[in-house]
Amino acid sequence: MSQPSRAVYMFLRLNKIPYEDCVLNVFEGEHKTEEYAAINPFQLVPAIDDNGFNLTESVAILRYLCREHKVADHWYPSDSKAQARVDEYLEWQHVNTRLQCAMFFQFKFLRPKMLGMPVNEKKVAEFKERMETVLDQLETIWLKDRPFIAGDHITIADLLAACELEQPSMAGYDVCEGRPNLTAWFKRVKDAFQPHYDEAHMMVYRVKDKFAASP
Ligand SMILES: N[C@@H](CCC(=O)N[C@@H](CS)C(=O)NCC(=O)O)C(=O)O
Repeated sequence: MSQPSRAVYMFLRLNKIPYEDCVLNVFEGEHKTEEYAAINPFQLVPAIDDNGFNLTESVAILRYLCREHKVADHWYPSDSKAQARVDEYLEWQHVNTRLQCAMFFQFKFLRPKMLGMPVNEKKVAEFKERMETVLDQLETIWLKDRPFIAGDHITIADLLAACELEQPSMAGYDVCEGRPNLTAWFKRVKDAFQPHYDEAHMMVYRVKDKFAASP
């Protein structure tokens, strides 16, 4: 269910980086234990423990994995300007793709459906508008004239973006509708990560179908 965790998971799988799973049920509070706080003091997922080197934050983790392992250069290019393009999105996404999609999902789905809180229609409308601004910026700026967010090749920016953009689908919102550049890009990214993409998103697809059947 965690979008940054899915990004790290798929990156490890696709690049055949050896790892050992440690699945936490956030809804059961399994990330609130002292044992986990020793790995991630913020008590959020994901986090990695690489032979005693603990690291949090999906962006930092993905960059670290690119440096530490022999992955193809396109994921996080060594060329300064190409790398800066990736970083440009990674900085931008925190308060845009990440924040706005996650908040829409929270108010439209997570709070009422999973936490039993009353629907706050004002907040849902507010975050929907903010999210749509971000989606339009992805469509008309980031993906205006390039197949991937940072240029001609797929990078960790695309991976993180795709995972965040899956979240609103669980709340019945199709981010691709009316956005042809985003639609074509989404397909390219999913195809690049198969079969791991569908496997990592199994729960997302299940929730999406359930919500569509009974919104
Ligand atoms: N900026 C962090 C975000 C981490 C984060 O917010 N994780 C969420 C799941 S997507 C979490 O652990 N939530 C549990 C909680 O808030 O208690 C990253 O990219 O790794």
